[in-house]
Amino acid sequence: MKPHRVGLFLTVLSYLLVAATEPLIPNLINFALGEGFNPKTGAVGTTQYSFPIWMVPVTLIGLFALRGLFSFCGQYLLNWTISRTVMDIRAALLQTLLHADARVYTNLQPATAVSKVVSDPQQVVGLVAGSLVTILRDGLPAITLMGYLFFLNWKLTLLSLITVPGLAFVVRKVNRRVRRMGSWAYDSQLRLVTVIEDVTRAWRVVRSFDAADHERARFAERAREVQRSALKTAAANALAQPLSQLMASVGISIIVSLALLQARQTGTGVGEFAGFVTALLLMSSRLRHLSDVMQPITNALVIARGCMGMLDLPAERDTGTREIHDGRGHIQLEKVTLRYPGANRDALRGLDLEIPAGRTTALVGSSGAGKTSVVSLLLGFEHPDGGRVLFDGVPIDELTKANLRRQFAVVSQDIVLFDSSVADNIAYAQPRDDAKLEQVLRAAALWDFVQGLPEGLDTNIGANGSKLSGGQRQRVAIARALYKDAPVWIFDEATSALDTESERAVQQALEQWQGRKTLIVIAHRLSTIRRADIIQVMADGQVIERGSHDELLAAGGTYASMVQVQH
Ligand SMILES: Nc1ncnc2c1ncn2[C@@H]1O[C@H](COP(=O)(O)OP(=O)(O)OP(=O)(O)O)[C@@H](O)[C@H]1O
Repeated sequence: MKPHRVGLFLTVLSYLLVAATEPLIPNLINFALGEGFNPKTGAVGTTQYSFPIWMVPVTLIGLFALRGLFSFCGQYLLNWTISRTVMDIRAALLQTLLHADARVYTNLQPATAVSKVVSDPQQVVGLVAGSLVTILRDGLPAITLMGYLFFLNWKLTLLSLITVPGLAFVVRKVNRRVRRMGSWAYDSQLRLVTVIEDVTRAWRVVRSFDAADHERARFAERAREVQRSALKTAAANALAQPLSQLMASVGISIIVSLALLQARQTGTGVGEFAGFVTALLLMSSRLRHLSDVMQPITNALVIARGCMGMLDLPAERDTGTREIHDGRGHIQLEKVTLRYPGANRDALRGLDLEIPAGRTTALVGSSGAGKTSVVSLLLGFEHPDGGRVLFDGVPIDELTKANLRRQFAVVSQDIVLFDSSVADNIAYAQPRDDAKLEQVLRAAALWDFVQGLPEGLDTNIGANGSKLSGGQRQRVAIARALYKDAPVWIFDEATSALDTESERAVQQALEQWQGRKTLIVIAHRLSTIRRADIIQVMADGQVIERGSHDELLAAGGTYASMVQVQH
């Protein structure tokens, strides 16, 4: 809330002003009654009142209007501060997500991230702000009452503080339990959220496996855990008040007994004693309200720890400073090794690979050979454990990440599209140019299809392109890659869902860029890559053969047998 401290200060001020008007009202009535019925005798024998009657409604209404205004301002400013703070926290969380290390995403469930970025900050700030209001409303009178108690009898008041350590002990114990139970409730809530994510994301699988009962049971089991943890948290919370009241009652009995004793010995009047006890009880009632603040603050802390934990996610290493402009796309991997965390073998084992600029290089090999890992390295999502990767002769870790990624346009195995129009998906994060859109759509053999759509380029394609066929989704992704004018295009199984005719059309269209772009094609369907300039055959994290289609066929090695199998 610090950046919005002015808002916070004005909120506090407004609440203080509301509180200040409070005693004015009984005071005013007291004055009006006192003075209003007691006329003074004027100089010439006429009766005179100290104020005219019309002043009563004017002052009273004025006072209430003022109070209403302060109260409105207080609430408005509080909500202004809350909403701004929530916005800031969300923005900070998003910023972390946008720059988190690629490996973070292996374990991060989208629904968890949604919950942490969208709902958690609102809850935390709401709970904290609510407590702030209670503190302002009940804390201030408690302080004045305390002052009054000191004024009446400072020795006894000081004595009353002996219960404070006991109270603190109880509160600490209870809080620790609330926090533990709260964390459990928070985590189980997130686990519940992921079931919903699965059910919506994988609805086809759920339906086709007739898995409604299975999902319902999974949900019920996690929901039960949420319910149990919520109940335990509530029980721990409910302990706080009776226990602290018990401690307070101990304190009050000690004080009352001591006060009685003192009164008997010194003969202090009953009036002073009654005054003291009344103020003490009033204060303890205010303090009881204050103890209610602990619960929301503890809950807020639990949630805050959950969502703010995201701020500590490891950020992507981006220490490079150099930039390449007008890159050609000459890539070298020198003795590169890569092992994923938790894996028991290297995904790439001393890989040497050269991809010449302006040519088409195909990467082939069995599943798990390491082809996609090469792409992850090139884009700087993964970092080699050994060896180095050069782009146009520059080690890629010397480049800024933004500049490195500007060199590549990738169509990956899993197509990701946005719930937006065809045009937005293709000109993603770039200015829209309709002529260029037409050019890339024609190249991706999609132009006729888009022309036939009800709103053409502006037609929405649904969540992750769900209104399109598998092949159409791939072609939109291809068009998106072509639209990004990068020196290197990477097609990782980019045409696997296309029929032979569309695939050929895409390949022919790509030929117009031949010599100007470096093309890396990964494909299992060997007919896709037979026209590639160089074919690199990978197995077990290494290149085992390289050459053109004809050369490799003639060599009669792994590639030749792969071709034979596919025929
Ligand atoms: N995030 C990861 N964590 C752990 N291991 C991984 C991870 N990604 C890939 N691997 C492992 O690394 C190896 C190489 O995977 P990679 O995806 O590069 O293979 P590929 O040749 O592209 O396979 P495919 O043709 O099936 O796409 C595999 O053994 C795989 O299990």
